[in-house]
Amino acid sequence: MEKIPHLDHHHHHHYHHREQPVPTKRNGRDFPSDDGDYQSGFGNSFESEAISGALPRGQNSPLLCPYGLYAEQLSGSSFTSPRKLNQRSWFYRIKPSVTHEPFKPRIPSNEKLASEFDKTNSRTTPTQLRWKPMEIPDSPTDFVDGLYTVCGAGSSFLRHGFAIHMYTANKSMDNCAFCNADGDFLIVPQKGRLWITTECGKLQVTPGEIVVLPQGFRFAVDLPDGPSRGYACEIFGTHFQLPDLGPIGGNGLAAPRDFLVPKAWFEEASRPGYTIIQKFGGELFTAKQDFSPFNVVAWHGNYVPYKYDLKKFCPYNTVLFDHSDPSINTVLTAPTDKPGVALLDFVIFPSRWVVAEHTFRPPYYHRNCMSEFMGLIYGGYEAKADGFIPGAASLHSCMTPHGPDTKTYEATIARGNDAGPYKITDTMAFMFESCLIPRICSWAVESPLLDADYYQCWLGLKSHFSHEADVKSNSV
Ligand SMILES: O=C(O)Cc1cc(O)ccc1O
Ligand SMILES: [Fe+2]
Repeated sequence: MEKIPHLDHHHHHHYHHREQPVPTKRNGRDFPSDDGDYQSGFGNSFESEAISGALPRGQNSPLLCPYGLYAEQLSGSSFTSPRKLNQRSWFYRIKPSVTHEPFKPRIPSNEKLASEFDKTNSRTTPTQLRWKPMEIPDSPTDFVDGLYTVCGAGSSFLRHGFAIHMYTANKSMDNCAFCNADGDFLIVPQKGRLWITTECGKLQVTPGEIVVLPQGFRFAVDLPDGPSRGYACEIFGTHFQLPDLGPIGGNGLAAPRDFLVPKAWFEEASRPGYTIIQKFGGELFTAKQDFSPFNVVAWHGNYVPYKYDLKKFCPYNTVLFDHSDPSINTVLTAPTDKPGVALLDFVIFPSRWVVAEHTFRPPYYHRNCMSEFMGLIYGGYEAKADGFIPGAASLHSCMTPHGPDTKTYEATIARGNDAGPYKITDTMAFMFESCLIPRICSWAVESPLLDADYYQCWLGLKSHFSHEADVKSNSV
């Protein structure tokens, strides 16, 4: 009879610090600090083992797994999804996830979370909205307590829709893990690093990077820098893809190899009173267990958490005249069933050269059938001279007029036709754009952070109209 090997030796993982090492020791957990500490690629079939030989070869469910591990599958798509959309991973873990006490409503709950949007929890308005950055609280607040929904559409129950959240927090999650049963999170930290432990391993996410935590993954967020703030969008019923590149060709925008996926990491020690916090239908539930959910010794599959450094994005844009539609800067897109119509596009406005001739270079004045939520990670935004600072947010819903503020317009015209090429530097704005029309959570409409004077930034735009043909035009 085959002998079952046992967990009889300790696991030591050595990370290689090529440049200056960052402090990565905390609670005995060391976090990866450079790209080589991850696997790379988008949509790959990945595999990783923290102890060699822990991953079964040739099959997923051996009668007895190596080292006495349990096999467990996490399905991120229906079993029968077509191959190109089919996502699942296999975990080989010390105890299966099911080994816990019953889920109970969490007390206190988080009343500011929503996964369905209707008249009971949200309002609708076509007006332009802008929120000042939320202050980071003084009272101890972890990532789960500090998460609040700003707006959204559709329903997690019906597997179609999205929610936009923000978070402010100042302390690491303690003896608990979060699991979002409703959808995939795309998190955009604006202040403070996130040390995220997942069932696949650990990720260090710095402002300027993003992280995607797909539906169902258990994860814990540590805040090594303390005060932290950021944005998160959540999508129901689909996953992010890389956009097609069309005539751009085989390269450009976000490159698959720049997406980084963790390597297997596990903890074995018993953890009395450990809590799983499950977000289910926008409500929080907790279940107790006596071990860490980060007990996956080896895994393989294509359903994975990943991070991406926005500075690696290779922008394509106008090289002669006119302003491109912002879709040219799409990092990731979550599709609907309609071709080219996104449930959620994640678009960025990175540092870039601006060279267009005889062109109004900032974003054009616009009304859009899609709805646009924007945030700013650092620097300034091309269309807003004032008021839109890092940590702020704006929402221009379906067909709501928007565009450069008066100061930006006047400065652009004053600069005239001879501006020449210049570089917009040290900036990273982004947009979550959806074909669904968001409702705004009641608290966000009533919030003192809502900038009641936002509309005034456009009121100074005055008529330059004259019946004399072409007085000021500098078009060709
Ligand atoms: O500022 C915005 O509203 C986003 C945006 C940017 C851009 O370059 C063109 C169109 C657009 O909606
Ligand atoms: Fe727009």
